[in-house]
Amino acid sequence: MSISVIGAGAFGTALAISLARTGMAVSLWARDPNHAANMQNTRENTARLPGVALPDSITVTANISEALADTMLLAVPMQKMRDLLKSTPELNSRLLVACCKGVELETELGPVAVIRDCDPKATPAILTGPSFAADIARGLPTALTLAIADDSLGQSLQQALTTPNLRIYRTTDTIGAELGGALKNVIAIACGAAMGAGLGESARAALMTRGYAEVQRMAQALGARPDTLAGLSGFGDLTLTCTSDQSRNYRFGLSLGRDEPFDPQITVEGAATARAVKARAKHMNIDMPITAAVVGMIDHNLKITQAMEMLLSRPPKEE
Ligand SMILES: NC(=O)C1=CN([C@@H]2O[C@H](COP(=O)(O)OP(=O)(O)OC[C@H]3O[C@@H](n4cnc5c(N)ncnc54)[C@H](O)[C@@H]3O)[C@@H](O)[C@H]2O)C=CC1
Ligand SMILES: O=C(CO)COP(=O)(O)O
Repeated sequence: MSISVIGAGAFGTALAISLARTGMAVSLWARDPNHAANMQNTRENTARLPGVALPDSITVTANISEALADTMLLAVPMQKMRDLLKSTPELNSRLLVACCKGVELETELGPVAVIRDCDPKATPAILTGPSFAADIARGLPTALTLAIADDSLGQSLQQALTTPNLRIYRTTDTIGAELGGALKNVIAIACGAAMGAGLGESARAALMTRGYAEVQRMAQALGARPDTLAGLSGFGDLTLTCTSDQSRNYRFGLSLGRDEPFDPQITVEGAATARAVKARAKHMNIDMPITAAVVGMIDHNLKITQAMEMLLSRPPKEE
């Protein structure tokens, strides 16, 4: 099986490094020719993963025809995925593995559904779960979920992606995997805001737990399996992202809670996803008060203290 990586940001670079460690020759495609040339020459992604050397078996290129493989890992932000697929017809009809976490704003679809929508002949999959790019790149122990409908193809891909430090679990539940990974980012923003405003660890635990209840309500209504949501791609990634300031979503939340500016160039998937999920929840009549509060903070200048007051004053419920 030949595998290439599309998108030379933090995660794409980390995945290419991980694959190279299996002994595979890997192409890493960057759309910006200067970025590609710089990485190819310096053997480093100085912008996103400074200090981590690219193994010799990685070729970085901006020429898509040099990066084509049976299997393509798509490591671009969720809101750019459709643009990538539409502008790169060379990717058509392949095994396309989404390596992003989010829900598309315009369509309210997750990454697997967007691949299906753009390219009905592609075989879509998703690689997701708790992992920081820097940890994978440094070879620290990590476990991810690979979701793909065809389980025998899943077994081959699982083997190809596994390294001594990267353990891959497999599922056929693409809906659960893509929604768990997308929705946890929204909850991480809420947790960061609570911590940034000094509301305390107990408030964060409440937001994580009730946030997980929201994830389950939405994802199960869309056909996700509960065991997937309880696994790496759901509960696992929620835990990591809501508790680590390595997470950009959490840090974005911290800045909201502290009333500080945040660099708009940094990829924060949970912001657009919160808007998309709030809209979808409304269409489906699903109660998602924490997601609504995050949209309030991002779009309507709601303060986390006000959001918390609203959450606390809701009518009493059974758990
Ligand atoms: N950084 C991390 O620790 C992890 C990130 N992810 C996910 O990976 C996805 C990408 O995130 P990062 O790599 O961290 O972001 P990043 O901001 O470091 O890199 C994104 C890359 O996508 C490229 N890109 C943007 N639009 C494009 C287009 N239309 N065509 C081709 N390339 C395009 C950009 O040039 C950039 O190199 C996100 O969905 C994120 O949630 C998942 C796990 C870990
Ligand atoms: O998805 C991630 C961890 O699993 C990375 O989180 P951020 O996108 O918030 O940095």
